[in-house]
Parts: sequence; structure tokens; C-alpha cells
Amino acid sequence: MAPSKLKIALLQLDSFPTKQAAIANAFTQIRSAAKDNGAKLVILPECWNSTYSADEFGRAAERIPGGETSVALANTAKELGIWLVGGTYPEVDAGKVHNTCAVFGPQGEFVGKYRKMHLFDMDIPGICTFSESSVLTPGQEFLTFSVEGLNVGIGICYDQRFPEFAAIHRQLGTDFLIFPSAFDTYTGPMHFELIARARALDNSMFVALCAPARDTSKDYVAYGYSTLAGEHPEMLVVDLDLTLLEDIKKKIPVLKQKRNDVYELVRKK
Ligand SMILES: NC(=O)CCC(=O)C(=O)O
Repeated sequence: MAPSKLKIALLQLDSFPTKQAAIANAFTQIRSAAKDNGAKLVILPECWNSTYSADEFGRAAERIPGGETSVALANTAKELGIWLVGGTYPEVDAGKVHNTCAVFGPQGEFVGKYRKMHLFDMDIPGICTFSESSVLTPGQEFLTFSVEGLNVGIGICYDQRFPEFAAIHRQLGTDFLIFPSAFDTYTGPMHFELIARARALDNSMFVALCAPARDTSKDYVAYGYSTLAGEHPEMLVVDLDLTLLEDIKKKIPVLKQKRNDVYELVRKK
């Protein structure tokens, strides 16, 4: 029988000048989450081991699986016997670069990868201008997997702005949607938590956001504020009460009351 609780940890990681230093820090935190705090599923932020910059994506990109970060994450997942949602790091494949989240299982197995589907292109002059699509290729496929009976799905940051994305995950059976993220400091205070709550409410699912800690020395300053966190480096360990979802679905049965005779959401790929 599936357990009624799952202990998860969200690591709001600090930034480091080199990839190797970021990896070393992540592994200290992952070990602490698993060994000292009993987390069974550990989640890292978006772009946690490289600078979040269109100029840097290509330079930092590696193969997934098989590249330096993936090998290190797989070994750590195996050593600790945990599920590891590896945040995102840039991936290169057939000459194209993607913003990708790789997931590893308790035997160190590669569970799958999700490539950011909605690229972050925003132009608010003088405040925030970013063009992921100038260097990145968007993903086409959804990623879902099961952790101790809980159906988990992955999105990345800007994806959460698209209600259809989470609604398709609901169709796929996802009960826990995880977004490695790095919102900016302008939209973050207005939208970050609001969007996560909206997606959770619309779809009767758990939603977790895992962001890097704020580093004001960077060109792109990430907002921080992973689900339940502030702006500084933090580790959040939470027991997901899996019975809550079934209870909510029974009490507020909106999922069964869709009018598919009147409207329909269609997944094309
Ligand atoms: N990394 C991102 O996708 C940033 C998204 C963001 O800041 C937003 O407002 O949306």
C-alpha cells in the first residue's frame, strides 16, 4: 500500500563562482536533507550550477544524462537512496541547447528529463529583459513518474504561467507538480506564489516551487521565495500528506464536473 506521507526537501541554493563549487555545495545540502532530515525526495532550483544568462547557457551546457552534473547527481541519489529532481542545468544535444531538468531514482537510475517548454521571453524596459528563445530550443514532451505511489510531474519556472500546462498534467494523472524556478525580482513579489496557488487550486494538486537564493551581485537577480521560503539560502523539509488530495477531490469534486461536452483541452504531443 502507498504510504500516506512523503517527506520532501526543497533546496534554495546559494550561487557560486564555479560549477564545481556549486555542485559541491549542492551535495552537502542534499546529504543533509536526506541523512539529517529524512527527505525521500529532494528538489533543486532552476539553473543552480550556472549563471542564469542567455550568454552563458551554451558555454555551461552538458549532455543529459552522461555529463558532469548528471553523473554526480546520479551517484548522490544512489548513495543516499533518494529521488532527486535535479533542478535545471543547460543541456546540449545535437547542437541545440535546452533548459533541462533531469530526475534520478534511488538506485541512481536516470528516470527521465524535461526540457522547458515555454521559454522565458520578457521585455519590461529598464526592469527585466530576457530572451531564452534567442539561444534555447523549447521542449516538446511532458515528464511524469511515480514516487512511492505519488504521481509527480515536472515543469520549469515560466511554464507555470500557462494554465493549460498544469491542466494537461492533471489529465496525465499528476498529483504533485514541481517547478524548479528562478523568477525575477519584479514579477516575483506579484506573481510567484499566486500562480503556484492558482495552478494547485485549478487542478487539485500539490505544487512546489524551488528557486535559487537571491544574489544581488548577478545581472539577473533571482527572487528566491521557493514555496514557504524567504530570499536567503534555505532548506525546507515538508511532509506531503497524500491523503489530503483524495479528501479534497471528494469534498470539492470539480475534476469530475468538467463539461467536456461543451469544452475540451487537447494534448497534441
Ligand atoms: N526563469 C524564468 O522562467 C523566469 C520567469 C519569470 O520571472 C516570470 O515572471 O514569469
